[in-house]
Amino acid sequence: MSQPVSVAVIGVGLVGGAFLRQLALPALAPHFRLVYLSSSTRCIFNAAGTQLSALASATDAPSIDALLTRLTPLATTGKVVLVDNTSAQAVANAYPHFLKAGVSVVTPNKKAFSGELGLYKEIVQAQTEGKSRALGEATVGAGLPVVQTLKDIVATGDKVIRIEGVLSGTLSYIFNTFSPPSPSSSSDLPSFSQTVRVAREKGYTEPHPGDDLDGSDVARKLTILSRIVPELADVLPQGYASVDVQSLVPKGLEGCKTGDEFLEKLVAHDAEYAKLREEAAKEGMVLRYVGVIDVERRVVKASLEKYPATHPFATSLGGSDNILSFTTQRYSPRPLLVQGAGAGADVTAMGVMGDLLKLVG
Ligand SMILES: NC(=O)C1=CN([C@@H]2O[C@H](COP(=O)(O)OP(=O)(O)OC[C@H]3O[C@@H](n4cnc5c(N)ncnc54)[C@H](OP(=O)(O)O)[C@@H]3O)[C@@H](O)[C@H]2O)C=CC1
Ligand SMILES: N[C@@H](CC=O)C(=O)O
Ligand code: NA
Repeated sequence: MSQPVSVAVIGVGLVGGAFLRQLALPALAPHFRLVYLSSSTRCIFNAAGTQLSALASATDAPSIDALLTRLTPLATTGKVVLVDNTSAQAVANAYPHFLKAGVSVVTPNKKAFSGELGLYKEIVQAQTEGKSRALGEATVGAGLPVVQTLKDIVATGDKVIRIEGVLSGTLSYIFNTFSPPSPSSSSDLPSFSQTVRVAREKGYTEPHPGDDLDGSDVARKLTILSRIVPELADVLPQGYASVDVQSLVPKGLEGCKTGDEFLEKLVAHDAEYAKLREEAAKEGMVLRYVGVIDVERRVVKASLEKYPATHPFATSLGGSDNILSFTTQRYSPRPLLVQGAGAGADVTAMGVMGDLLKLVG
């Protein structure tokens, strides 16, 4: 067997914890050496190997610069991968430095690939300069094969015409539950705030659920996909902030600092959402939050739409399912479809682990 790959893990929350459990599986563990672990407050480094139980008693404060200094010499003698399981912009901003030092990056964190075009281009450039790669399959559709599928479509000379679908596990769960195609009675249906609360408990939401409800998480995913399509490479200079997006956050709740405060205040707006649901139901429709990338029109947008209760977005989605439809020159008129759970710790960790496995060997 070749030398184990050194793995540095930042973020040991929901996804990070599930990732570490997969890394410890007997079939996988021999290929890797865990050399670094960090939460937002503490970290531990040991080039000979460490484990999660050691982090609780660690006393060092995390520092990206110190980590870069420690990983750089390891990358001159073997493979080193940084696994960023945070949603921190500060960690994302450092990817180019790690990549230039020969350290590959694997992440479910959307920030680096969906922000300012400058950072994205630096990341692309840094990979071509060294032996390192940056992979983010879990940034769109969690463990579903979305990012690699689109890269393969492009790399094999096909032309993308349109990508559309339900790209948020949280918003999928919320509307599949809140606005089902055939409710037994409207009095059995849950309130909007209660549905959001359960989505958070199930581990589908971003650390702050407002980032799902304001559409920015979907906008980030649309940006990540758009940048893979050559015709749209520069269409979103400010990244997700350039996407035409409909926010579902009620006025007055935009500034909530914590997820808890957000959920408490959301209750006061339940009647507004119930009205939207009723109006749709009267027309035989359901509510679904969808994203669209129209390549020819150079349109990238995300919005809450009404669909007939018989439409596949109404009947075939359950739980946190994402569905993505790729219409291309080859896959036309019948599109290539990818569907399945699009959020949750275990399926997201699978996307991260799958990327890490691409770097072994
Ligand atoms: N949940 C899901 O279904 C999916 C999540 N993702 C992405 O996965 C990532 C992680 O999500 P999730 O696990 O749910 O989030 P959590 O909030 O559960 O975990 C985040 C972890 O990151 C740590 N952290 C935060 N900021 C820093 C920092 N600056 N330096 C070091 N560590 C930091 C936190 O430390 P501490 O414990 O000290 O707060 C915590 O360990 C996010 O980018 C999210 O968008 C992607 C696809 C699906
Ligand atoms: N909060 C996100 C998690 C995955 O990216 C979602 O709900 O889709
Ligand atoms: Na994916």
